[in-house]
Amino acid sequence: MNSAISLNDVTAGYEHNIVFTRLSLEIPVGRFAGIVGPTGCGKTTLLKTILGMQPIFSGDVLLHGHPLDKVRRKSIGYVPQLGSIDWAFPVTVEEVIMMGLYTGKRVLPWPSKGERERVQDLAHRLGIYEILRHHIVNTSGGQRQRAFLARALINSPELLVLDEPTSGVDIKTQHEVLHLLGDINDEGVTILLTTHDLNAVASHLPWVICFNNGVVAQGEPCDIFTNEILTRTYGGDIVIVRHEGHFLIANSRPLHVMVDQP
Ligand SMILES: Nc1ncnc2c1ncn2[C@@H]1O[C@H](COP(=O)(O)OP(=O)(O)OP(=O)(O)O)[C@@H](O)[C@H]1O
Repeated sequence: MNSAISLNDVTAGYEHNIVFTRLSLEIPVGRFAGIVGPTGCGKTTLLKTILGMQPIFSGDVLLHGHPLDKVRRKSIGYVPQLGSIDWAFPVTVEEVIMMGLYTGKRVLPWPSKGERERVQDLAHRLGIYEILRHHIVNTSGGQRQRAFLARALINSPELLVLDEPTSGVDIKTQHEVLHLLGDINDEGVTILLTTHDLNAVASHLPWVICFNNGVVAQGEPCDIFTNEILTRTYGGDIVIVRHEGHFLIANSRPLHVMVDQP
């Protein structure tokens, strides 16, 4: 198996907070996988560890068989959680996409004609061509996701890592983003994303990793979306309704809503 990502016995986290211990995980080249798990279980920390944005305490991480310091930065595209971005920064959609070019050594301090054309092609493909000159602050959540996706794709990466790429957008946009990612994966790009949405996102992915400070289980959604595995991942009792190959996953605990009595 050719691995796009290999974690071998990795212990990582923060100074006073080890998030996972002796984690081993292989993501083969060409896989389209989603990581699911409760808030604070370490999904973002795992992505940052894979990308070398997070120091590791022990173990090693290899991308396409190479240690992180030997990996060509342009071979990896990363879309961070958009909630962590300062939208007041005065940039246009086009400038956001071009920022993807400024990794590693550059011969020119400005984009070449070919790079500009590539920005325009990507913007066409992602449906944001008409808003290339708009200030990013004046765009919708779905348009921002696409702008950052274009930024991550500008160097034609072999590996695309996305932190919650479908959060904060409506279900139609979620579906469109997933569809786009499916097309990009069909072109040979390995994709690893995180999501909180089991029903509209994770259940449509070819491969899902249930995570809670470590890998609880992984596989195709139809195999791993079981009451037992989801309860081990999330705690509490989970109900799964299956109908003609579709899932509906819910928490079985009744929701107590406080209603003011007249
Ligand atoms: N900079 C930091 N310093 C110390 N601890 C941190 C830091 N960032 C995150 N943590 C802690 O590390 C743990 C894992 O956080 P992480 O953000 O990886 O979880 P997550 O699964 O991505 O959560 P969410 O689904 O809410 O985005 C949490 O306990 C969190 O409080």
